[in-house]
Amino acid sequence: MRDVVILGSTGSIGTQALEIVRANRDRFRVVGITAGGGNRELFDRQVEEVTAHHPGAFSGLGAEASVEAAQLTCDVVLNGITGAVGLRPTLAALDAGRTLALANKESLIIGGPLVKQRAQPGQIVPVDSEHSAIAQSLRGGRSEEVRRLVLTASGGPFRGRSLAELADVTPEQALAHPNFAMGRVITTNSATLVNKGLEVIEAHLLFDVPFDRIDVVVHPQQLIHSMVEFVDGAVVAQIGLPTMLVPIALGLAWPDRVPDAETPVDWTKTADWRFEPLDDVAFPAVVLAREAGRRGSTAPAVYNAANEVCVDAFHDGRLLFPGIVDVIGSVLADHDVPSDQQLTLDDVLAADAWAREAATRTIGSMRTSTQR
Ligand SMILES: NC(=O)C1=CN([C@@H]2O[C@H](COP(=O)(O)OP(=O)(O)OC[C@H]3O[C@@H](n4cnc5c(N)ncnc54)[C@H](OP(=O)(O)O)[C@@H]3O)[C@@H](O)[C@H]2O)C=CC1
Ligand SMILES: CC(=O)[C@@H](O)[C@H](O)COP(=O)(O)O
Ligand SMILES: [Mn+2]
Repeated sequence: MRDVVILGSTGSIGTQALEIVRANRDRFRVVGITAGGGNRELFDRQVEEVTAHHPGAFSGLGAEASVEAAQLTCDVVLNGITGAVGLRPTLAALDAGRTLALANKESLIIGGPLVKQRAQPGQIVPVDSEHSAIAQSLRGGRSEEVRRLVLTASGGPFRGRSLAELADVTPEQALAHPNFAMGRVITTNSATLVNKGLEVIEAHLLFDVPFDRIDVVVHPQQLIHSMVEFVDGAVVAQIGLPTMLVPIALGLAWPDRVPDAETPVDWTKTADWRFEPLDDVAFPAVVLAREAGRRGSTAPAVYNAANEVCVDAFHDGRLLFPGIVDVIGSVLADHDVPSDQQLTLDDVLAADAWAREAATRTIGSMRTSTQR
C-alpha cells in the first residue's frame, strides 16, 4: 500500500490520479489533497470521498496548504498544480524527503539548479508524458550510451498554419487540443508550442542531456510519447494511447507498473503515423526556450512567468495569439542574467515577479492587442 498526496486534486492531472486510486484501492491510499479553490464543489466532494477511506486525511486550499501537504508522511507527492505557484510545494516535498511525482513541470523549469540540488537521485519521477516516456525508454540503460532525446509534439490545433494565418485565431480554437483534455494553461501552451519549449528545458534538467542533443519532432497522433536514440543507432520509444493514465500511474507506483492502467494500442488495425519537422517561423517558442535554457539561471523563470501573463491576456482578449511568444521574447531580451549567479529561491521569485510586470507593461503598450 502506498500513501499518496495529490496537489491540484481538482485539475486534469488530479482527477485522473484519483481515478487511478479508485481503481486500485489495494495499492494506493490518499492521505492528503489540495487545490486552488477555483472549484469548491468538486473539492468538497473529493474531501468527502478521501476522508471516507482515510478519516485522518489532510485537505486544504492554496499554496500554503500545498506546502504543508507536500511534507506529510507519505510515499509519494503528486504535484499536479499549474504554474509557477507549484515551486514551493515542489521544494517542500523534496526537502521532506518525499518521492515527487512531477506533473508541475514549471517548478523544475523555473527552479532549475535550485530544484536539482535539493533532489536525491531518483527522487523526482516525471509524470509529463514525454519525460515519462524517456524515463521508461532509459530503464536499464547507461547514460553514456545515450546519444539524443527525441521529444514528440502534437503540433497543436494550429499545426500547418503560417504565421499570418495565426493572427486571428480565437481562445476557443486554441483550447481544442487534438488529443488531450488538459487544463487551460497547458492547452494554450500546446497551441503556441510553448509547452514543447518548456519540455525541452525540462528534459535537459531531468536527464542531464545538453540542448543540442534534444530534438523535437511533430507527431500528430501522439502514439509515440517520446524516444531515446542510443550511440549504436538504436532508438527506443514508448508507445501508448494518448492519455495520461500510464504516466500518472507510474508516477504514483514507480518503479512498479500498475496492471491495466490503460488499454494498449490495437496492432490489428491499419494506421498511419506521421512525422514532421517543427515550423520555427510560425512557432518560434521552442527556439526561444532553448535560448532561455542555455542562458540558465533566472531566464527560464522569466520565459515561464511572461508566458503565464500572456496566456491570461490572450484569453481576456487583450493580446493576439502570435503576441504571446512575441512578448515572451521581448521580456527575455530585456532580462539581465548574471552569469555566475548562485541561484536562490528569492532570485527566482524576484525574476518571476519582474517578468510578470514587464510582460503586463509590454502587453499594455501593444496597440494591436486591443484590435480583436
Ligand atoms: N493535464 C495533462 O494532461 C498534463 C498536465 N501537465 C502539467 O500538470 C500540471 C497540471 O495541469 P492540469 O491538471 O492540466 O491543470 P488544471 O488547470 O486542470 O489543474 C490545475 C490544478 O491546480 C490547482 N491550483 C491552482 N492554483 C493553485 C494554488 N495556488 N494552490 C494549490 N492548487 C492550485 C487547481 O485548483 P482549482 O482549479 O480547484 O483552483 C487545479 O486543481 C501543469 O503543470 C501541466 O503543465 C503535464 C502533462 C500533461
Ligand atoms: C500529455 C502531455 O504530456 C502534454 O504535455 C501533451 O504532450 C501536450 O502535447 P503537445 O504540447 O505536444 O501538444
Ligand atoms: Mn507533455
